Amino acid sequence: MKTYGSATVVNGVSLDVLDGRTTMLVGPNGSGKTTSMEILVGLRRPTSGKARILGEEVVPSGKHRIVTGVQLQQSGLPGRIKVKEVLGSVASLFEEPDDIWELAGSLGLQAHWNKAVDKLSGGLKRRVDIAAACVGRPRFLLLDEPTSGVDPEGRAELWEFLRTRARAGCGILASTHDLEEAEAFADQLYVMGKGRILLHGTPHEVLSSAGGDWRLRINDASPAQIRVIEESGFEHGRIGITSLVIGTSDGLERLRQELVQVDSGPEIRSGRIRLEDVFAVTSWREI
Ligand SMILES: Nc1ncnc2c1ncn2[C@@H]1O[C@H](COP(=O)(O)OP(=O)(O)OP(=O)(O)O)[C@@H](O)[C@H]1O
Repeated sequence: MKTYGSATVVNGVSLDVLDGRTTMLVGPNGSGKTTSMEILVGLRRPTSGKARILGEEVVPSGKHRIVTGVQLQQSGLPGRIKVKEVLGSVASLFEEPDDIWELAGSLGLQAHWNKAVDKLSGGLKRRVDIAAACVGRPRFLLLDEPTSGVDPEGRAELWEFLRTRARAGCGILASTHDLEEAEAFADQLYVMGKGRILLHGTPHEVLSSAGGDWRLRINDASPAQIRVIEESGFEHGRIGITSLVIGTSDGLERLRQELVQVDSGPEIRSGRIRLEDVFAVTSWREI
């Protein structure tokens, strides 16, 4: 648990990060992702409770730091240091560092080897932070929004790089706001809300928790359509002016036809259930 004054910002959070797996933490702004991850690696003290890495309790400046690679949301690198100097100086801290030139190659940084960090784009800076976190061949990698500021193509490359490290035995815990990448690249997911873990499992398990594999989204449904939805027996709720209905593809196709008959105006989108729908279901079930 972590409290600031009378505010409890993390409560009863237990995160298991498995060797060889990519574990992702998703949730709205302020849900406690960064706080939980920083407690896990000893950067913040919990008000109560304990964090362990490889069975050892995490204490500030403890032994866990040798096996842990960390990339934080705010890069702490001085702007005028060059990429090669960042990686070289981190490498000098370890007995058997990774090959930093190869690492730079895997992360698309060789072309920027001699550039100062403050001359790099936001996405490239993020890659330098990730490379620095990987130099010590960590057993455990903690990444706070590793793909923020990275373009879509770069995101996929970055996740492939990280998944390769995971396959080599590293345990990875990463937070993200990109629900598509969480669905696509996570081996297991934790969904956080208001400082608690709301859901946990493989992306498939988390998606299944919404109660159906298909969804309808109706933009600004008319009162007559809302009555049809309410009488349909399907789980449903509202997100702003959008009505969301969860069910099976056959059942929701029948409902879609009924809704069009009642009123052909409002736009209806149907498709496979996505994490954004699970978020919505979770929030209305909580109320
Ligand atoms: N030093 C602090 N003092 C007081 N409150 C804090 C402090 N650090 C974080 N908080 C509060 O703790 C809550 C959780 O913040 P946290 O940064 O862990 O959320 P998050 O899920 O990582 O958010 P984001 O997605 O925006 O990064 C927020 O309400 C935040 O305002």
